[in-house]
Order: sequence, then C-alpha cells, then structure tokens
Amino acid sequence: MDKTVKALTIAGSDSGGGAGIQADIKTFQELGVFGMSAITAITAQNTLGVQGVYPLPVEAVRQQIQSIGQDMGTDALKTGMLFSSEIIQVVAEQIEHFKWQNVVIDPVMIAKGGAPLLQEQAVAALKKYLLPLATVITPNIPEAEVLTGLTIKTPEDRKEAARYLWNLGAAHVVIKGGHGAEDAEVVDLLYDGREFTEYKSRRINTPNTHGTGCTFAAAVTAELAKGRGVKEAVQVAKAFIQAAIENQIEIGQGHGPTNHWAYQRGLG
Ligand SMILES: Nc1ncnc2c1ncn2[C@@H]1O[C@H](COP(=O)(O)OP(=O)(O)O)[C@@H](O)[C@H]1O
Ligand SMILES: Cc1ncc(COP(=O)(O)OP(=O)(O)O)c(N)n1
Repeated sequence: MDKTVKALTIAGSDSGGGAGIQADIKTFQELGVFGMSAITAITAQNTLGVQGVYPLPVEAVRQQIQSIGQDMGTDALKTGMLFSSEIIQVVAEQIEHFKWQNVVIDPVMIAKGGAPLLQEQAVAALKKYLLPLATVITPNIPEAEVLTGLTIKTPEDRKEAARYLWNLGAAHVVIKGGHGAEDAEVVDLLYDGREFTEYKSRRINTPNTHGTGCTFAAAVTAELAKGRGVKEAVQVAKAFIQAAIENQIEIGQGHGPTNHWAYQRGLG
C-alpha cells in the first residue's frame, strides 16, 4: 500500500488550462496529493469560450481507469465533464469494480460560456448510475435545477434541492452558491441527510471565474484523499477557491482562470 496520498480525476481536458483535468491536477498538487487523470474528452478552449469538443472512445476511458486500478489505485476520485451516457456508465462500472470510496461527482453540464459539456440525454444516466456512488455531489445552482427539476431562487429552495439529491442516493450534497443572487456573499450549502451547513465568503466581483467548480470539487477530493471528513474537506475547499479567486491572475480577454497557487502560498 503506497504511503503517498493519491487522487484521480475523470474529466475533460481544457486546453486553456483553467478548468477540467488541468485545474484538478494543479489543485491536487497544491494540496500535497499525487494527481492522476483519465481523460473523457478533449476540448479546445480559451477564456472566450469553447471552440471544440471531442469525446474520446468509451474504450479509451475504460482503459485509462483500469490502468490506474490495476496498479496504484486511488484514495479518492472526482468526476467532471463526462459528456455521454456511455461514458457515465463505464465510469460507474469501473468505480464499482475497484470498490473505490471517496467519490466526488461534479455534475458538469455547461461551460461558463454556454457550451454544452454533457449531452441532455446523459442527465438521466448521471442520476441513475453515478449519483448513488457519490460521497459528495457538488452541483452549482443551474445544475441542481436540471438534476431536480426544481426552480432554485431562495435558501429554502436550495435546501429542498439538496434533500432531493440526497434522496437519489448521494451521501452528501453541496449546492454551490456562485450563481446565486446574493450580492455581498456567496453561500455554499452542505447537506448530509441530517443537517445543513453553510459556508459563506465575500463575493469577489471579477470575470475571472473559469473553472471555479472544477477547482472546488478537486480540493474536496484531495482533502477526502487525506482522510478528512466531508465537512472539513468542504471547509478547506472553500478557503482554497476563495484564495484562488481573490488573488487574480490576468490571462486572456474573457473569463480568466483562477489562481491555483494562491492558497498554498498564503495569499488567501
Ligand atoms: N464571485 C465569487 N466570489 C467568491 N466565491 C465564488 C464566486 N463565484 C463562485 N465562487 C465559489 O466558487 C465555487 C464554485 O461555485 P460556482 O461558481 O457556483 O460553481 P461552478 O463553477 O460549477 O458554476 C463555490 O465555492 C463558490 O462559493
Ligand atoms: C473540460 C472542462 N471541464 C469543465 C469545464 C467547466 O468549467 P467552467 O466553464 O469554468 O465552469 P465551472 O468549472 O466554473 O463550473 C470546462 N469549461 N471545461
């Protein structure tokens, strides 16, 4: 059994470096966790949007995951962009085959620029095959609305959505608040089937929020891999993403990436 803590990301590649497996691996590394990846799709992206989406063959996804499982294994894993029902089913099958725990499902559906990263018909597969395997699911508000069919406007709506997703089998649900209407603060809501926990931070007024959800979920994954409980993992992830957004790096002409090294260098 390796002594080095490991985490696996099963997600898409973002050529722009701010989201997807690039954001995940950077986050794992900054949190002292050895990062591994199984790529589901190649995307041509920059800060202005998504210029191309090229899903990999299902067999290529399966083989990448099996290569990890047949040698080093992993202490935690996250899923990001999965694109199709076929890829979702293979990913779920491999997670069950290797009996992996500490599974973070970031239900990536649409890029900030509006490009679809999950086929509409794949939402049902995500709910059926992956959600029941989730230690934590981390939808943003629009993603929670798609997964539940609910309209989420108020704090009570967020609680109802969290309960709905918990009842679908996720052990913990985080409804992220970045798309919320609050001006002064951003509230992420964690539900564990019994109680709600709010994680509040000052809302940073910036266009540079490309990959915030990926980065947040990757930080949760890294902390679970280290053996932290979900509440503590989410607390670290909240601080990590706050530092990453606050300490802006100016890259590109559109929605720039966050600063993945800010947290570790005490810039938070
Ligand atoms: N402008 C912001 N200021 C501070 N935190 C933010 C801001 N936007 C998003 N966040 C935080 O980033 C994380 C991702 O949230 P969100 O943007 O809602 O998800 P996604 O990136 O998947 O759309 C959450 O922890 C959220 O609180
Ligand atoms: C390959 C890939 N995966 C995920 C995303 C989503 O990133 P973004 O558009 O910034 O949205 P959040 O990660 O902030 O929800 C992507 N663009 N590309």
